Amino acid sequence: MNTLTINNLSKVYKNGVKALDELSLEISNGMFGLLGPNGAGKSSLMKMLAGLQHPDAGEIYFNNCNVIRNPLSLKRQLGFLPQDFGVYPKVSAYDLLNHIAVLKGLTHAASRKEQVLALLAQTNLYQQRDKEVHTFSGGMRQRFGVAQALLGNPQLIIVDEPTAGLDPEERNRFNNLLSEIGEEKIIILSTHLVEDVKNLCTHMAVMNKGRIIAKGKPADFIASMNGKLWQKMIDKTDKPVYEQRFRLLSAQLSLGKLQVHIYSESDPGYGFAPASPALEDVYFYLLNAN
Ligand SMILES: Nc1ncnc2c1ncn2[C@@H]1O[C@H](COP(=O)(O)OP(=O)(O)OP(=O)(O)O)[C@@H](O)[C@H]1O
Repeated sequence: MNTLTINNLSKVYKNGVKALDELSLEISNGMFGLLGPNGAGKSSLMKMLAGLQHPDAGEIYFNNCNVIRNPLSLKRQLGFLPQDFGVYPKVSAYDLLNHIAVLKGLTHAASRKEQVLALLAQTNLYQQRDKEVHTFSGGMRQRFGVAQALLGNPQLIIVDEPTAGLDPEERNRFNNLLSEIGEEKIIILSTHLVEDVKNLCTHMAVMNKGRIIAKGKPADFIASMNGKLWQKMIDKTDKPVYEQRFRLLSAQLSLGKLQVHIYSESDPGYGFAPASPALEDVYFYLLNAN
C-alpha cells in the first residue's frame, strides 16, 4: 500500500497570493479526486507533489520518504500529466514516447520498446504511433499524456484538469482510460468537474482558498445530505428573494424557469419538495459554507 502524506503545506506567490494555506492531506491507493473551483490552489499543490515547485513551509512524504528534502526519491515513482502538457516537437508518437522513456531512465532498449508499444496500445494510439503528435486532436494528446505518465510503472500518478477542453466523447474515452489504470497505485485527479470525480473516484477532497475543506467518500458525502435538500421551480425574477430567505445551493435554467435547490434541515415550506442529493449539491454546499 502506498501512502502520500502532506503536512501543513503553505505557499505565497511573490504577488502576495496565498495559493496553499497550511494544507494537510493523506492519500492511499486508488483514484483520489481533488475537487475545487478555479484558483483554489489545485495546480499549485500538484506541481509541488511533482517536485516542480517548492512550498514555503510544510512537508510531503511518499511512503515515509521526505519528498521535499529528497526529490529524487519520488521522481522514479511519479507519473505527471500537467494542465499545460501541450507543446510537441515534430516527431512521431512512438519516437517521442521512446525519448521520454529514456529521460525517465528506462535504459534497457528491448524492454523499453515493449513498454512504449504496450502503452500506445493501452491508450488507443497504436494505430497512430507513426503520426506526429502535434497533429493529434485534443483527446489524443491527453491520451498520449497518460501514456507518458505511465512510463516506468509509477506508484503515484497525478493528472491535473485532464479533460478541460475535450468534447464529451473524448472526455468519456479519457475517463475510461483513467479508470483502467488500476487500484494498486495512487492516482490523483485534480479537477473542477464534479461529475468526473463522482464517476471515477473512490475517495475525494474538496479544496478552496488553499485549504482542504472536506474529505471522504463521494457516496458518504451524498448520503450526508439526504433529507436536507429541497427543490422548486421559480420565476427567474424571484431569485433574489429566495437567495435572501433560504440557503440557495444552485439555480438551473429549465424551460425558461429556474429550478432551485436549497439546503434546509427541516421542511422549508413555501412549496418546496424533497430532492435527491447529488455530489454537485454537496460541493456547492461546502463551497457556500467555506
Ligand atoms: N506563478 C504564480 N504567480 C502568482 N500567482 C499564481 C501563480 N500560480 C498561480 N497563482 C495564483 O494562485 C492561486 C491558485 O492557483 P492554482 O493554479 O494553483 O489554482 P487551481 O485550483 O489549479 O486553479 P486553475 O484550475 O484555474 O488552475 C490563483 O489565485 C492563481 O492566480
